[in-house]
Amino acid sequence: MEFKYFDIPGVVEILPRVFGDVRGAFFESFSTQKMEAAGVIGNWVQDNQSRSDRGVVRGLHFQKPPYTQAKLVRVAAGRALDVIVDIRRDSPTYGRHISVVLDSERFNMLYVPEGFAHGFTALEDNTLFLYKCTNYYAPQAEGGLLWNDPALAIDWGVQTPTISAKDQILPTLAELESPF
Ligand SMILES: Cc1cn([C@H]2C[C@H](O)[C@@H](COP(=O)(O)OP(=O)(O)O[C@H]3O[C@H](C)C(=O)[C@H](O)[C@H]3O)O2)c(=O)[nH]c1=O
Repeated sequence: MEFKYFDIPGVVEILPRVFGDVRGAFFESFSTQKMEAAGVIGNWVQDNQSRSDRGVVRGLHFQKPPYTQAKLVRVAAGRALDVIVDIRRDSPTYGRHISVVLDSERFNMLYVPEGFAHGFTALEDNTLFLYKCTNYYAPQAEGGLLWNDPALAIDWGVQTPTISAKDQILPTLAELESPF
């Protein structure tokens, strides 16, 4: 298992060791011991899975305190462009984003700390997106950021995505009153 770090502290990409053979492939998708050794620490209480076809954008979402979630995200099938935005008000990288392609060949994962908005583009049909969360779903605490806010300068890899009505009216970074 390899770990890559970014110029935004706390964000970690995990590259598991994938064992391929004539039958297919095997990898350990989660190990508390190995993850905590790399700084991927959380009380994981809920697993989610979504399926999206190519061109779907979901996000940018977060949950407000006291229901803040850190996430550990990966794809089990397909490929996704995962995007996270630092919305911690006192962070020197406030408003900066990191984007990482998650695929079902390397089975790479991304650890999204608390204080980030999260979203992704499905780059292939039948992209199965799996993620662990450190807090339960709390719809009353849902928050979001407009995916195509020019101030974020995010290249989602798609111009006219399939996106929920709810996500199309999320606030811009300038309008956001970040709770972090
Ligand atoms: C997130 C969630 C949703 N739901 C229900 C609520 C809706 O009836 C339905 C679809 O929810 P939503 O449209 O919010 O799903 P996504 O747009 O994929 O939301 C997720 O997308 C981005 C990428 C994220 O990082 C978040 O984890 C999450 O917000 O599932 C639940 O029952 N439990 C949950 O934890």
